[in-house]
Amino acid sequence: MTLLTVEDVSKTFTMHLHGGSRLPVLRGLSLSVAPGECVVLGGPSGVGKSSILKMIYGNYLTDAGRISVGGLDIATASPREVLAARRGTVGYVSQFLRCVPRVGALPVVAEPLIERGTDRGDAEERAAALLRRLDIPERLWALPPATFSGGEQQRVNIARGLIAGLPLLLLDEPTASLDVANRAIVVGLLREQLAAGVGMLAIFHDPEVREALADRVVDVSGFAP
Ligand SMILES: Nc1ncnc2c1ncn2[C@@H]1O[C@H](COP(=O)(O)OP(=O)(O)OP(=O)(O)O)[C@@H](O)[C@H]1O
Repeated sequence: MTLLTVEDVSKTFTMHLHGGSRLPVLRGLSLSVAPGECVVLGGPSGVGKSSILKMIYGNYLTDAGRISVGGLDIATASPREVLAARRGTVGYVSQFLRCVPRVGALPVVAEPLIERGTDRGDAEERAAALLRRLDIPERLWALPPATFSGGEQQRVNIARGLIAGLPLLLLDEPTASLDVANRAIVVGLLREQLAAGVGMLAIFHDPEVREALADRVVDVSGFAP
């Protein structure tokens, strides 16, 4: 069984503010991710790695092809179906944390669980356990993450991405701002998720993180137009 199947996907950006000029980025992209598998997207800067994650998460449209996430074709799904896939199947840890201003780190991390119907007390307990595991000092938990250091924000973002226990995770450089100790914590956490059957499609520039987690690397330059 595959969790994620990308078949023959193409993407061209059209710059409406620049006379409609067109920037072809990907052609004929195909890949798949099975449960418990970590597939890493490789290739030089600008080749389209982040754009692939954004298409799978439904943030960017695709021009052609199919993207099956747990059986749903994201490329043709309605916005409502995309939101349902995000609630039940696919999580996304972007490079930078974007969240509601003035909400503390603990409720920010607990929110995805509360949205899925978990009661606030239980959700905040799970959030606390994750924040502790990720070494975010307890004195920060009530504070909004906007003022946190880059590495602290990144760990809050990871906690928020992992808390719901979704079967498929899209990871865009989740360890880029972390020191060695925190990187090791995150790698340990992701390994546990893989062992529990979570599938991952990831961008890891750090060769040690790749070595520790990747089952396969897909070179995206093979799909340049
Ligand atoms: N929303 C957008 N509008 C226009 N062009 C875009 C958009 N998003 C990405 N691009 C362009 O698509 C190309 C691929 O970008 P993308 O961020 O996917 O590359 P990447 O492989 O992830 O790069 P990096 O490793 O530097 O993060 C780039 O040339 C970028 O300028």
